[in-house]
Amino acid sequence: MSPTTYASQVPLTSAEVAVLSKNNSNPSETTAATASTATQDASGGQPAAASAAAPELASTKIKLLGALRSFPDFPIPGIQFIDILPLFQDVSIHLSLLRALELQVLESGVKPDVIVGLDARGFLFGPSMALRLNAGFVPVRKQGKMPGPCVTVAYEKEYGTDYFQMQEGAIKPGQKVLVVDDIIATGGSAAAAGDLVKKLGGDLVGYLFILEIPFLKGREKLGGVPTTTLLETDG
Ligand SMILES: O=P(O)(O)OC[C@H]1O[C@H](OP(=O)(O)OP(=O)(O)O)[C@H](O)[C@@H]1O
Ligand SMILES: Nc1ncnc2[nH]cnc12
Repeated sequence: MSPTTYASQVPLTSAEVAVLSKNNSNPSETTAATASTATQDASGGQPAAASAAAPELASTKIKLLGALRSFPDFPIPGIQFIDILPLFQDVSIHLSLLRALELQVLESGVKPDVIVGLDARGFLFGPSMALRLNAGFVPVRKQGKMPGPCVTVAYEKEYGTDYFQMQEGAIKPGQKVLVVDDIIATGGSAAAAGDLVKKLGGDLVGYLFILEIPFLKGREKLGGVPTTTLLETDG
């Protein structure tokens, strides 16, 4: 099975082609695409105000899109799997990613006390973001990975059922929590993480993702909590 990259011209899915043409063909269109992926409510409405960081974010998004790869039929037939791991292979792209995520949070005006990252790809950038934002980092893990008393929820995701856990006491009641992950597909994982945060008494102030797959309508599961995505597939 050979991967396609978003930087190459062949052979991408129609959704990928739409993203690429929206972001690479015309810088002004890129800015429009950026606005459409800023902080939105669960219905996907437009952001309240134009972002001062929009030009920096727009060029960074083109760079990030060029590094993504897509694999058909992984991990099961019918899933078009988008591989974000190349974002971390190159120092410059990795730094750009962290800066873009930091900007998204700063632009939102929210100052989280805790970043919660989801097992496993939320662990790749959650702790780095936490340091930049002077916040703590707390993991949500798949069941059975952490010692001591834990709270547990079952959830459905794009390709199966799973269980998430957080350690009791990992979040103090009233702490402002931002949940981060690489991808929102059906939204099942993110919604489950939000449920755990609330079970521990945290104040769930937002969700932040690197990439959204909009046709799966994951936002609709997030109960109106402010949700920001850096990139999106079109479709
Ligand atoms: O919106 P959803 O449909 O819930 O899908 C998104 C989740 O699926 C992937 O994780 P996965 O469960 O594959 O775990 P991994 O990071 O360990 O591969 C991804 O990293 C998100 O956490
Ligand atoms: N299509 C997809 N690609 C990568 N990670 C995912 N997690 C859920 N759906 C995914």
